[in-house]
Amino acid sequence: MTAGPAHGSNDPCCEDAGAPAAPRTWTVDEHLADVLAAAAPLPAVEVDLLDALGRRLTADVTAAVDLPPFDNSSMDGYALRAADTAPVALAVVGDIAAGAAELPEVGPGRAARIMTGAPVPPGADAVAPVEWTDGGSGTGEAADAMTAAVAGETVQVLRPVAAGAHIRRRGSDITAGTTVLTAGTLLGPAQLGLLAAIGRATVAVHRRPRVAVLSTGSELVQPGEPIGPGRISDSNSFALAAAARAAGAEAVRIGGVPDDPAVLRRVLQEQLAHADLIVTSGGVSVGAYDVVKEALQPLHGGEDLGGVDFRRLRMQPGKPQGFGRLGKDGVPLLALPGNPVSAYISFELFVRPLIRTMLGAPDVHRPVVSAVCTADLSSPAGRRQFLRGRYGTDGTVTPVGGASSHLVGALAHADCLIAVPDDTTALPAGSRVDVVLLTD
Ligand SMILES: Nc1nc2c(c(=O)[nH]1)N[C@H]1C(S)=C(S)[C@@H](COP(=O)(O)OP(=O)(O)OC[C@H]3O[C@@H](n4cnc5c(N)ncnc54)[C@H](O)[C@@H]3O)O[C@H]1N2
Ligand code: MOO
Repeated sequence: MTAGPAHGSNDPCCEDAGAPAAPRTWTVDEHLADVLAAAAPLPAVEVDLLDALGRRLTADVTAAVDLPPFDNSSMDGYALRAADTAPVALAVVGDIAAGAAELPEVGPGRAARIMTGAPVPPGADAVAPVEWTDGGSGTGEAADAMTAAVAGETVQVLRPVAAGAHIRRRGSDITAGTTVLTAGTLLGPAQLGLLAAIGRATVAVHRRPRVAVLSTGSELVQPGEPIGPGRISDSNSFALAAAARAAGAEAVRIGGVPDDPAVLRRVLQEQLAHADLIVTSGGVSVGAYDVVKEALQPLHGGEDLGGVDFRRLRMQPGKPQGFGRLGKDGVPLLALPGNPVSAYISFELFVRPLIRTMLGAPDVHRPVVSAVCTADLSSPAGRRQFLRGRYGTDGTVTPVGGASSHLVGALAHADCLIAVPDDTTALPAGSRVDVVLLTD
């Protein structure tokens, strides 16, 4: 993708088409604040450890056991009394594998073969690695590995061994009763390993939000179906459901709800039974068949689902937006514009932070970095523009494609958004810009 000379706003679809009076508009930040005011972390659910990957603890976790749970050897070798070494020949009184429950007593002048992780037997206070011994070969030469056990063998210990050497003490890692992970901790592989190590089979994390993603529009066909005249493939429901899952939610995709308010209201009623969040795309502008707007305004029959506020935001793309709470439980609904880039950017800016709030994440927003833009930019006055870009490791950012909100090809090659401030209309190449990084 090439950047082109001047990236920016001259997309007719995004211009105000001569609105008679100036209706109220909202900034990105005002809208985001209203959306987030509707969000709280979801309650705890106890899940199997692997299902907790990438989720956050709802409560502190306390270890019920010591780790290690018993004194054990860190080497394959011989458990012995440090006072007996060395060089010395010791009588081998037994063989202790990891997992052994019955342990031989190691008296003076004696040793027991011991494997890494096996319990240190009574009487022993140190372990000589096999390489420090002749391994019971009788040659008096240092062994390089353990050989098969020989009953009644003698082992030659070739060098002194300090008391405590090669013994991992009970509780030296974790002591029973201590808090090992605190509420809010993000569970990655190491944390899940720790939970397993202390014997936890399940753990309490925030329930994943169940997000219903609906695309509206009688022009939509599902991918794989023939695309007839005037029809287009439904891409939003896939991009938005995927984005919801990537954010940590469970997403149900309902593709291609027709421009019929009664049908949409029925679908919404069904989804309200189990959704924590509903996201629609399309049907929020000022056209004759803007079905989301129609269905969610109380005048259009059926039971009133609840209040949705349709707004114009001072941003591009993503100007028309709806937000409200539906049903008796006040399930949040975000009605995103239909243009695919508008829908996706709206998801990133408003829906993703809401999902992450429900997941108990402290960092609900994408990281924003400062970068030097490699191209001239233009932007509409009074609207924050989000151009698609590629962020370079050298601290630069390069626009990808133009500003129009139908450019899904360019979107798929972008890894960031270039945020042009509300009141900036032109920026020469070399200017510093804020860049929202989209990569997980
Ligand atoms: N007279 C005006 N017209 C428009 C204005 C305006 O202010 N005055 N705003 C424009 C802006 S900005 C946007 S954004 C769109 C938003 O319109 P809707 O949310 O009602 O979306 P639709 O009309 O349903 O669709 C717009 C566009 O996107 C395509 N689309 C819709 N859904 C999907 C989907 N699931 N997958 C792929 N593509 C989809 C649809 O076919 C249209 O091309 O309104 C402008 N108009
Ligand atoms: O600018 Mo529209 O807002 O294409 O999303």
